[in-house]
Amino acid sequence: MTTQPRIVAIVPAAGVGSRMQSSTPKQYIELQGKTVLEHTLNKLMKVGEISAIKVAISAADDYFSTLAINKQVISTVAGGRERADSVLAALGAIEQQSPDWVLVHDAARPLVCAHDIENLIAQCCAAKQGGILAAKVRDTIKRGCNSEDDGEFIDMTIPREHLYQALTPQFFPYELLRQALRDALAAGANITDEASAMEWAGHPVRLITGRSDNFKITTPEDLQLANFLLAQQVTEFV
Ligand SMILES: Nc1ccn([C@@H]2O[C@H](COP(=O)(O)OP(=O)(O)OP(=O)(O)O)[C@@H](O)[C@H]2O)c(=O)n1
Ligand SMILES: C[C@](O)(CO)[C@H](O)COP(=O)(O)O
Repeated sequence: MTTQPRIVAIVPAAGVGSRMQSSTPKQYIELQGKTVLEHTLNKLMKVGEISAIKVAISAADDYFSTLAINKQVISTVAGGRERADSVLAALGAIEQQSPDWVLVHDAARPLVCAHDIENLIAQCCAAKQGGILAAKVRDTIKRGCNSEDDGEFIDMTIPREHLYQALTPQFFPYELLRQALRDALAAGANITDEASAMEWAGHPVRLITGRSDNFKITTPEDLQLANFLLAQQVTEFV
C-alpha cells in the first residue's frame, strides 16, 4: 500500500500591504463578512491532501488572534522583512512535521480555486517535480523605457507565446525548496517567489495552468472585484 506524501501549507501573511494604502493590513480587510486571510485559509482547508497550515504573521500582528480558526490545523510563526524571509521562517518552523512537500500560497490570494490546488498537487506528485499555478499572458506585452522628458514610452513588444503570470500556490519538495531559498538569499539573489529560488538553484519548475481570477489583492481597485467574485464563489463550488 503506497503512503500519501505529507503536505504542509505555508501562508505568507506578514506583509504591511503598503500598496493598498489602508490602515488595515490587506490580509485583514473584510470581504463578504470574512477577512481576506480567512477566505484564503478556508480554501486551503478544502484540500484534503494538506495536513497542516503554517501562517507567517508579523511580530506586531494583533489581528490573527481575533480570528475564529481551527487551531488544531493552523498555527503561526513570525514572518520576516521580505516575503521570502517569511517563507524561510515558516519552512524552519514546520521541520519537525517532516513534510515531504510544501505548498506556499499568498494570504492575499483568497480567490484561488480548490480544484486548481488539487490539480497542482496531483501533477507535481505524479511527475516528482515542483511546480506553480500560472496564467498565460493574454494581452500584448510592452517593455517601457524612460524618455528624456517625463513619462514612459514603448521600448519594444515582448513575444508572449511562452509568457505566464506566476500565481500561487507554488508547490515543491520540502528539503529542495528550503535549501534553495537559503542559498539564493545568502547569495543576494532577488527572490520574489519560491520558483525563482528553485530556478536559481537549477531545479526544474512545472507551469500548471490555473484560473486567471486567482489574482493577488494588491491595490484598492482589487477589492471591488474580489468582493464580487467571492460573492459568486459562495454560490458555486470552487
Ligand atoms: N515581509 C513579508 C511581505 C509580504 N508577505 C506576504 O506575502 C504575500 C504577497 O506579498 P505582497 O502582495 O507584496 O504583500 P505586501 O508586502 O503586504 O504588500 P506591499 O508590497 O503592497 O506592501 C502577502 O500575503 C503578504 O502578506 C509576508 O508574508 N512577509
Ligand atoms: C509570489 C507572487 O505572488 C507570485 O506572483 C509574487 O511574486 C508576490 O510578489 P509581491 O511583490 O510580494 O506581491
